[in-house]
Order: sequence, then C-alpha cells, then structure tokens
Amino acid sequence: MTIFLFTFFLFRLCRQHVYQLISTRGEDTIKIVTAFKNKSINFSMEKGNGMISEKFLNTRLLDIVFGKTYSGTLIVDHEGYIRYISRNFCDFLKVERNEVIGEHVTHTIENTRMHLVVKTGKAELAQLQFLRGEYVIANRIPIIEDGKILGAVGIIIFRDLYDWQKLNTHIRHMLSQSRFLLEKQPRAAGVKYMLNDLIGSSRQMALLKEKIKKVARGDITVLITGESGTGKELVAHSIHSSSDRSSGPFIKINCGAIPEHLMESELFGYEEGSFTGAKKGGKPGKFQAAEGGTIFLDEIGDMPVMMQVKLLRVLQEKEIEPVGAVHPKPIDVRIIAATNQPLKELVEQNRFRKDLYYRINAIQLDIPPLRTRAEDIPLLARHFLKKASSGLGKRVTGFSPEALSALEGYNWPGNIRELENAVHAAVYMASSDAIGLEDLPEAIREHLNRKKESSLKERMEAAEKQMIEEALRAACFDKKRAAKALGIGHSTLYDKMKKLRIEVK
Ligand SMILES: Nc1ncnc2c1ncn2[C@@H]1O[C@H](COP(=O)(O)OP(=O)(O)OP(=O)(O)O)[C@@H](O)[C@H]1O
Repeated sequence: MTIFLFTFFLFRLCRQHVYQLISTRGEDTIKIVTAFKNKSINFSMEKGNGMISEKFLNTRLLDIVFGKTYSGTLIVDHEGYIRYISRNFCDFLKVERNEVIGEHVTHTIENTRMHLVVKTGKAELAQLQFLRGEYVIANRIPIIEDGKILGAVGIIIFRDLYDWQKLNTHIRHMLSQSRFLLEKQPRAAGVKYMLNDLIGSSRQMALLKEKIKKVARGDITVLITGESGTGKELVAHSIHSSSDRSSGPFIKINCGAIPEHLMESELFGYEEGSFTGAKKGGKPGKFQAAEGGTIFLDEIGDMPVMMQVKLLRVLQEKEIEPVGAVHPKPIDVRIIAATNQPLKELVEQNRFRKDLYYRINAIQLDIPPLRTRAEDIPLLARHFLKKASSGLGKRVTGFSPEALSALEGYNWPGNIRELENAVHAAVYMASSDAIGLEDLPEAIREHLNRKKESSLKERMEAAEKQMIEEALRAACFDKKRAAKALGIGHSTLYDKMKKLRIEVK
C-alpha cells in the first residue's frame, strides 16, 4: 500500500510537469497535445520534419518549466541522442550542458534505458535507476506522433541531496518490507521455502523433487546429505511445506553451533528450579516449539554422543524429558536431519552412534554437487540475478555469453551458495545491463584462464605428437632418420616420444 501511494505521488508529480507544458500551447515551437493517458506523450510540431531537433525545442521555455522542480528532465531523439537536458539534471550529474547536448544518452547517463524506450515505444514508469551511487526514480516516456517514435522524455525524481538520501533509505526499507510481507504471508512459522523454490531442471533435480514429494507425505525421519551449500536446508523446508504438517512450525537447530552443556535444555527445555539460574516457570525447548510441525537438525554429525542417546529415545518413544522433569512428555514432531559429513565413517570412528545412524538413515536424500549438474547453472544464475537486481534496485537483466559459459565451466566448491554470492557480487560490479566476464569474482576468472592455458598446452602437445608420428612413419620408424627430418637430436626425440607416449612396435 505504502509503495502504491508513493508511486502514485511520483506519478502525479511527473504529470504536473506535462500539464505545465500543455498550458504553454500557442508557443511557436512545440504544441504538446496529450499526455499520460496512453502512457506516452504525443508531440505535434507545427514546423519541422517530424524529428526532434534543438531548433524545435524551446530550451528557454523548457528551462522555465523544468528548472525549478525537484526532477531532472531529459529529451532524446529517435536514436537516443540528447536534445534537451535540464540544468538541475546537469548539476546532479556534474556535467556541463553544452558538452552533453548532442551526445548519445548512453555516454552520459549510467544505467539509462532511454535508448531502448525509443526503440520499443513503451513507457517505463516509476523505475528505480542507480545513478551516481544513488537510487533515483525514473519515468521514461516515448514521444509518438502518428504512430512514429520521435524520441523520448525522461524524468528522474530527486530533491536536494540530503532529502534524496532520506528518500533513498525509505525506498530501500519499503522494498525490503514488501518482500518480507510477500514472502511471509502464506507461510507458517519458520518456513522460508517451498518445493517451487528449488530451482533446477537437470535429471538429478527432477528425481530429487519426485523423492521429496514421496517422502513428504508421511512422518518418517529423513536424512539429507550433500556438500556444503547444495541446498540441504532448502530441501528440508520443502519437505515440511509439502507435508500435512505444513501449517505447523518449522524449527531449525544447528547442532554444531550450540555449546554441548546447553544442548539438552535448548532441545528439550527445563523445569523451574532445575538448575541455578533457571527461569521461573521453566522454559520450553525447541522440540516443544516444533509441536505439530517439523524439527530440522542441521549438522547432525556434530551432535555430542550423549545427546545422540537422548535423540534416539525421542525417535523411539516419541516423548521428551525436559531437564529436571519427573515424567517424560509426549511429543508430536517430525525429525529431518542433515549433514555434509560422511556419517558412516563417523560411526566407524565411534563418533556417531550406530543405532541412531540406522534409525535416521532409512530414507536418505542425497543432493548432488553443482559441478555434476552444470545444466542447472544458467537457470540458477538467472534466478539469483533477478533476486539480486531487484534487491539492489539495479537493472541488470542478463549475462554476456562469455560470462555464462565461465559460470558453467567453474567447479563451484561452495556449490549453490557460492553461485548465489558470485551473481550478487557481479550485479554490484556490473556497469551495463548484462553481466560481463570482468564483473565475475576473481576465482571464476582465474579458473577460466587456467583452463584456457591448459587447453593451449594440450593442443600444442597434440600437434607435436602428430608431427613426430608423421615423421616416424615417413622414416619407416627409423628414429635416427625421423629425428634428422624433424631437425632435433636423437635423444630429444626419445624424450619427446616418452613424454607424449608415442610407441613404436
Ligand atoms: N536448488 C536451489 N534453487 C535455488 N536456490 C538454492 C537451491 N539450492 C540452494 N539454494 C540456495 O543456496 C543457498 C545455500 O543453500 P542451503 O543453506 O540450503 O545449503 P546447505 O546445503 O544447507 O548448506 P550448509 O551445509 O552449508 O548448511 C541458500 O541461499 C539457498 O536458498
């Protein structure tokens, strides 16, 4: 609602300008006929060839109309060349007007889309634009006469810098609030993701989604395995939100992050007076908080052995024993566990209880590392690009082919988390609407360079091998003659044949 009102306010502000222009009818230069009704401005010129030129723009008049407002105005012609720019816009951009008139808009204004609006003929209203390190609100309206695009008017809204910074903070806050509300509304406590949030079209991902749907139905304990950053937590959320418990809570515990001496009370709660410093009335634990829902035990491999015994009891008896309680309490909670450690090896090293391992391992969902499903990378990268660009209010809409192929060729030791962070950082760095190779993190570019170097080396070796084999054949496999024909010494030929694994029967 707040965003709507805000946008409406900006919209009115721009409309006001256009009406001011309309009221200037009768000037011998431009007659502006209609305004925002069709999301475009129709200019009708009393003189001229239908193209916008300085001759037909009364700069003085436009300065009077636009000069004293809190918005910057720009007019480009049908090719995107600047024909008019208001003084306050020049001040904001820190450019001289006479230097930018006649320049292409892309040379003067970062992240502009005016040159695209004159191509599409479609208005873009109340868009966030990142300009000189700040967000501005931009309205870009094509100028159309008799169905022909003559140019476009761009209006950016700003006040003085201090006011603008306040507005900027306000917008960021509103954006994060609206996202938070949208995401939160349909989901139960603690639930962040649904099955649809699991992006990936590879065969492995399709199988995984099928398995999630199957296991979601019952109450059976599930063990999710996979390298760090592959999406184990996301899968746990998806199981919960696809299950009959989806309206119940989803409680996550990181078993590696809770100090051992606090774990029991954290998980099962405590009764009043059970230890010095215990709260009056006691305190419920995470299991009680998850009643009717799901508890997600992340990094279960890090759970202390003593706690493993207690957890096994919960699984078998479906009851918990809060610290200091006289009687156990029944509990209705589904358990999902996850680990990136080889639990079987931990069992062999007596660091994980065998009975608990068999109890939780009945259904195991293994998430494959990203490097084994490169076909998911473009889809994921575009998903994270959309997320990052809307979060940062920056219009970055795609990847250059080189950048995309570098992402596909990288080995992603940090898996999807690393890809998400890489795309986020690249959106920050991007200076056009497509992420280029130069915007990607150094690790990815270095990996690409190493691959290029090694492929050059491989190709050189292959060519060398071919030449030696040909020389050997031509010399009827007489090595001395072949070496002479190649212009190298006898022993050098031997070394090369050994290195390149060339065998002569
Ligand atoms: N298939 C996917 N589609 C979209 N986003 C994903 C996918 N898998 C993982 N992510 C995102 O990647 C990030 C890491 O995922 P998550 O925390 O679930 O990984 P994890 O395996 O639990 O990691 P760790 O073992 O380090 O705890 C999260 O931001 C998550 O939203």
